[in-house]
Amino acid sequence: MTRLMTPDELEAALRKVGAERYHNLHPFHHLLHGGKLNKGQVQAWALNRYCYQSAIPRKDAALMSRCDDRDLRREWIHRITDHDGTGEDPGGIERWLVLTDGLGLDRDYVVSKRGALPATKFAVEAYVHFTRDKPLLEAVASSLTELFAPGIHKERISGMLENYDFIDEKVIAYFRRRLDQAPKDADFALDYVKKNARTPDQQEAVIAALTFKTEVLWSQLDALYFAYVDPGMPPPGVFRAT
Ligand SMILES: O=C(O)c1cc(C(=O)O)c2c(n1)C(=O)C(=O)c1cc(C(=O)O)[nH]c1-2
Repeated sequence: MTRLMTPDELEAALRKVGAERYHNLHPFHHLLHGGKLNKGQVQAWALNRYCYQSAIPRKDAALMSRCDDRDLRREWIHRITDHDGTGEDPGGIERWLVLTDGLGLDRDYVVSKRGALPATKFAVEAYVHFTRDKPLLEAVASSLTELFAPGIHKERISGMLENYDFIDEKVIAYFRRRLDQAPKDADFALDYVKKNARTPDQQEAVIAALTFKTEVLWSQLDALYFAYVDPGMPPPGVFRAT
């Protein structure tokens, strides 16, 4: 039987998952941030990533629907409005559409997801189902990839601004905003997991949940790489650069 870790040992084990498996390590991201993709390939990335963005409020609503703890719901609910917007704030999904507009993609086409890769849709829905079906603690733990997101967002902002003439501040506003939002969310979720994973089985399960989530992210980039970089085999009916 595995032994119970201290909360700090658990944090270290979770951070190790990120260090070894987070999608900042994926070759597609190296190409994206290094200015090695053409505009059509960046468009393909952005319209596929729209599927992920637009599913986040659904996965957070699925998580909250199973949450009996009012304090946790009070803390979690802003994740939905961060993406959907509220009042004057248009929200993250709108900011993502400013990015796809800036890349010259038709909004209705992006929102319809008609051009997205099948693997993107499967991976994204697997994340929604995971938060709907797994124990709440594991659903919370699956959000912990956000611990590692600020690093990749900084790399993306500077890499894309520097390397692509079709990217400017307006277009990458989504990522600047996430630099403020993600660390607060990730710190809260990490604290929650450290406090609530109190048995070896629960600790193993939260590590597995984070590993699962890294796979959700990684498989989306594998699919993009296969379809649009090498060997360049887009499945029938998906987006093709004109
Ligand atoms: O650009 C990225 O690499 C990246 C990664 C992740 C992530 O690690 O799941 C998120 C985001 N961005 C993001 O913008 C975002 O809003 C977000 C929400 C979540 C989540 O699991 O609740 N992850 C992420």
